[in-house]
Amino acid sequence: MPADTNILEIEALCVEAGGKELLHHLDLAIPEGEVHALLGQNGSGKTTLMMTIMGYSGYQVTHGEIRFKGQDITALNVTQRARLGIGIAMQRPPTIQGVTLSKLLAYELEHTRAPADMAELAKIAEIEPFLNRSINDGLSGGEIKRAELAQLLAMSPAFSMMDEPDSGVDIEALSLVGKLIHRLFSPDEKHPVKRKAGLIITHGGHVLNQYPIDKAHVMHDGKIGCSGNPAMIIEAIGASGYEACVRCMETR
Ligand SMILES: Nc1ncnc2c1ncn2[C@@H]1O[C@H](COP(=O)(O)OP(=O)(O)OP(=O)(O)O)[C@@H](O)[C@H]1O
Repeated sequence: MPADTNILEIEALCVEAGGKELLHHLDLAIPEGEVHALLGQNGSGKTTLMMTIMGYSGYQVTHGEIRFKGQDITALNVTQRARLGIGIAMQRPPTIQGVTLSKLLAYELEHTRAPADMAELAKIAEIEPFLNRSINDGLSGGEIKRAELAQLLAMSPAFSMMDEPDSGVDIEALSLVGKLIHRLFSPDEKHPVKRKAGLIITHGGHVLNQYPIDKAHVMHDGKIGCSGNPAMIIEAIGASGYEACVRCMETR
């Protein structure tokens, strides 16, 4: 694959859930080795887009195509997409009673041949205290973020998505989240040539202070209305909220 090939390409994507169209002819391209941010008002469709890329069954693609490394994956299920190298850290992952985090991480490490071991992973993600508890059972918001990132690190996917890794995280824990994100996207034995690619949903943009994001996209009403320099977009939103963004998108 040439160096500047897109790892992810989405074309004219329409998605329905609960009998309602939530994404409307959405286009997005993320080149190999780039990490992009997804911004937008509550309810603009960010999580819907991420869950659809991952292939969750509650989101029905009615039009358009999702391509990963040049392959049309629109009809593939979550497991097939995960095997191709797509991973996600969810905003509100479910509690799974009876399965411990250590058991899940051990399974992932064994099956993905990620360049990490359990003890090291537990130490760097600071998840030792809840390794032997059921997944997400009674974890605080910040602990859930660390557990989710540890799972992504254990899978070491070529393309990682994160839904608000910086929300509800205190200032000190933010720098830990930043460290884990750095490690996640760094080249490693499995992906030795260049850093890995990804997509991160963020509201406050804190993650931008932790990691050099290549490009930001602003979603509005189920579409990407604006894409560009992350710092400039965050500054514009900080100065005048999404109102100016929405006006700009709607007049184009
Ligand atoms: N299964 C569903 N059935 C009906 N509507 C849904 C369903 N899932 C999501 N929606 C609606 O789709 C819209 C987009 O939701 P989504 O969670 O993608 O937004 P978001 O941009 O991630 O929001 P937030 O920033 O608040 O997390 C919302 O209005 C939501 O209520």
